[in-house]
Amino acid sequence: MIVPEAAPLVEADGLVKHFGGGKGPFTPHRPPVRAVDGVSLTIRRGETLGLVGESGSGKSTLGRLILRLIEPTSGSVTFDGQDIAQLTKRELTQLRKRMQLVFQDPFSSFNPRMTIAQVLTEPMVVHGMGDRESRTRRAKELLDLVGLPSFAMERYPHQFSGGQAQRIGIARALATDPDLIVCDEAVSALDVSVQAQVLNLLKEVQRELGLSYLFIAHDLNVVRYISDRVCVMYLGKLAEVAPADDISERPQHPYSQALMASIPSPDAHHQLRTPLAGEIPSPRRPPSGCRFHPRCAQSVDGCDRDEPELLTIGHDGDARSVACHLFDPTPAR
Ligand SMILES: Nc1ncnc2c1ncn2[C@@H]1O[C@H](COP(=O)(O)OP(=O)(O)OP(=O)(O)O)[C@@H](O)[C@H]1O
Repeated sequence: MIVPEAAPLVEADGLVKHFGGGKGPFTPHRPPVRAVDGVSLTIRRGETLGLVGESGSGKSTLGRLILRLIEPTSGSVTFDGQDIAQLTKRELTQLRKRMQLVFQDPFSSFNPRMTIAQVLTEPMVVHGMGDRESRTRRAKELLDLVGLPSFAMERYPHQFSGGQAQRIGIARALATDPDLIVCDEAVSALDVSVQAQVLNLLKEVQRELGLSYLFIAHDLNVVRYISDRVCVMYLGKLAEVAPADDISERPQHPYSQALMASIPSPDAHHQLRTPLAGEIPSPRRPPSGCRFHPRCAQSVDGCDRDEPELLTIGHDGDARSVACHLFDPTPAR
């Protein structure tokens, strides 16, 4: 669905989020958790931007910063041309309607005592949309859009399977007619066959409504399937940003290569690369220089000293950005 020249919907610039740190009355000084440590990215209209990385790399924190569910330590987010930190409370409420979140576990985000009709109409009530009759009509349309029958309206969340519940979660996110949905590990808890159905549903909904997704997952296989472009995140920073096909076929950053090599594949070419070894270090004390260097099979002298910049080659739909000293930004002939 990528439209290379499509206008940006979201622009994050130099986002930083540090948690805690400092010295308490009874505790020695502790460095903060550098969950997100200088991330800039663009989500275009109608595109799916994937965000992949191991657990603890800062993906959910970045998603929450973009939705302004948490305040950044520094940096900014622009949504449809508006700096979201500058909005009044009223403007922010208006904006909330346009950006929604789909969680990993839909059950935990539903009130078990609400019928599905109430679950779906609640966001419309909160945002003052329509009257009772039109909200009920829209809830039925949303159920139809996500492939569930209208008799589901009178049932309760526990009467549905995990896949059906996630369809309801998607319908609820669509209730306010958003421009952006952040899907945070939205299919991770589902069986592989159900995962595929929910991913295809997300794609269909996007085709129909033209909305953008920030699709967060630790599973690169899932991310490359649904995304137009993929951001690979490691310890609070972006290691690589590239079109989804390039990430799977020609990953440039050693971390992206290791993630790809960790996916079982019939393609011998992928198996030649070294899969990921060791554990992700603590974001309280990230390694010096390139944060990936202690685990990198290709690290050279200097990788532990200088922090690599995210260098970009190409433009629009072809653009690829890589933060690695080994990356040659000269365009291939
Ligand atoms: N509210 C918080 N207070 C302190 N540390 C936090 C907080 N939220 C997240 N962190 C820490 O920030 C780091 C990044 O967490 P985050 O959840 O963003 O990573 P993630 O890539 O989404 O991983 P996962 O897939 O496990 O959720 C982790 O070390 C986490 O423990």
